[in-house]
Amino acid sequence: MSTAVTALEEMERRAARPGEAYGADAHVVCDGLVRIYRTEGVEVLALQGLDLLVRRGEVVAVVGASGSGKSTLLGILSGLDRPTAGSARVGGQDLGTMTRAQRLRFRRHVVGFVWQQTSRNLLPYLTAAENVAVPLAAAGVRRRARERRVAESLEVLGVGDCRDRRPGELSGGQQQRVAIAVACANRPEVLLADEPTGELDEATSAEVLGALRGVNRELGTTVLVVTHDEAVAGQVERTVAIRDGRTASEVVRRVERRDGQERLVATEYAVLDRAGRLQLPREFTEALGLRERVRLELGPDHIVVRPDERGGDRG
Ligand SMILES: Nc1ncnc2c1ncn2[C@@H]1O[C@H](COP(=O)(O)OP(=O)(O)OP(=O)(O)O)[C@@H](O)[C@H]1O
Repeated sequence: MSTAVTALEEMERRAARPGEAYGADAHVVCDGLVRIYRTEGVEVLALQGLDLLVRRGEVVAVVGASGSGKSTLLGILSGLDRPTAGSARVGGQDLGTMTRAQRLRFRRHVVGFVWQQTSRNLLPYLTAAENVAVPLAAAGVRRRARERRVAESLEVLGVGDCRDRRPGELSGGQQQRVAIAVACANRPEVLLADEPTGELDEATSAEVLGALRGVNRELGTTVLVVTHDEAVAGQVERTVAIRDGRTASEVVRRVERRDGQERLVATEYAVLDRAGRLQLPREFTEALGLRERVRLELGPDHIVVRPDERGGDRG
């Protein structure tokens, strides 16, 4: 009896303790994010409880098959779309509960956006400098400060010499760099890029990725880039893979020094969500024919997952 009371007291004490919010110190937080599209009576579950934490100043690539929910995720994080359930926070601001005015301010000052189609990022009849000035004018930045900021932004992206040219007079890589300058004009905390190298060849993709890293380094901007491009994903510190609307795995790359030599080491992790769910890589489940249920054994410092030898027998 007394043991039961003690256990109950302990549970009550724990429940009363102010719990630290999930990812309290992260810059971008997705907590059980759900997005359901409803069109003509059909429901599409684009995000199915996605968890993601991005630290301030990180560059993270998001990869995944077509239809896995990558663009839906960016749509929510950019404030264009709202989650159906779960929560998304950027810089401490909750995207599910923002008022219209807060949303507008968020889109002007907190996030910057670069799309895949170069034509969607820039106004064709304005010069590069005029394009960068548009979001500054919308944010009420005065003319003098605006001119300074335009010059600075084009310089950071290495396209200062393109200032008086229109998009049609720029290469694909230059256009995307100007687009990044536009997205960063108001010095957002977070830069979101949806397939920014999708229309470019390999060398130009590397140039645009270099520009995104430059913005991260020089302006301290947190960068989240959705990509199909293996070369892009392979060059950032962390790659998050989405499968079926959920974060499935992560690859973390870091430089290790051994015997006086530096080498890049990539480690793959499966993501364990807060409910304890773990998505096993498809290659693993297929290799062992794992289906429906598996046997688990707890070791001192690991867990063993084995096929269920009894198969369909649920007795
Ligand atoms: N506006 C919409 N209405 C209905 N369904 C949608 C809408 N937008 C996306 N979807 C569906 O939601 C799912 C996720 O789409 P999403 O565009 O986020 O995937 P993605 O990973 O970005 O794909 P891709 O790499 O092809 O761009 C898909 O099944 C898609 O068909």
